[in-house]
Amino acid sequence: MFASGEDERDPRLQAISAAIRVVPHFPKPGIMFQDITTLLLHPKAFKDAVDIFIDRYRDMKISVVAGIEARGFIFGPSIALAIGAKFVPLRKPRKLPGRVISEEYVLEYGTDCLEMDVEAVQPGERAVVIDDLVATGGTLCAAIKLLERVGAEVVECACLIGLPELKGECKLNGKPVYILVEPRQ
Ligand SMILES: O=P(O)(O)OC[C@H]1O[C@H](OP(=O)(O)OP(=O)(O)O)[C@H](O)[C@@H]1O
Ligand SMILES: Nc1ncnc2[nH]cnc12
Repeated sequence: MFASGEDERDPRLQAISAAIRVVPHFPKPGIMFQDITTLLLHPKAFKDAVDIFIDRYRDMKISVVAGIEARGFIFGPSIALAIGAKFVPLRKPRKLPGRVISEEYVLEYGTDCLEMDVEAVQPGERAVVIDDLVATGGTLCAAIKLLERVGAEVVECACLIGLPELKGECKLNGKPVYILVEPRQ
């Protein structure tokens, strides 16, 4: 679901959207790259984005905020600290030193993989997955599977940007995806 659908008048969303740079043909021809690094240069818009997520999740009994490497690491820890949850990094292969579980997922070309420390999350914990952007949803699906394999309940996924590839479905593996803004062209 889109945050903008809940309150069209929320002026914070417009400023957040405006602060995200769109870079045509990066990293390859035809891709309109949504660059959240420019949002980070605007402390008010950056904080507003984090605050919207904090307000949404603070009373949902969430004990795990799982952030997806790399850009989920930018937003996840602040949200986790504010709501009193732990932050669990979901990393690309061979980065975590402990015992891990892995989930492969399909990209436009080839595959990639996410890993999670098996001891980071306990059965029954309530989790939110954070990333900057959802396109095909493959990355978020892998994250949901990792958390469910250790017995966590994934309450929702949250992203700043949702690409039209989602086709308005806004659900992944039956889980809702909360999205702040649509991409600018
Ligand atoms: O919905 P999907 O089609 O799975 O795509 C979304 C993912 O793509 C981007 O990460 P990327 O794989 O480029 O990795 P990076 O953040 O490490 O550059 C983005 O940050 C998401 O994690
Ligand atoms: N258009 C896009 N911009 C930024 N990150 C992405 N990941 C997948 N598609 C993307």
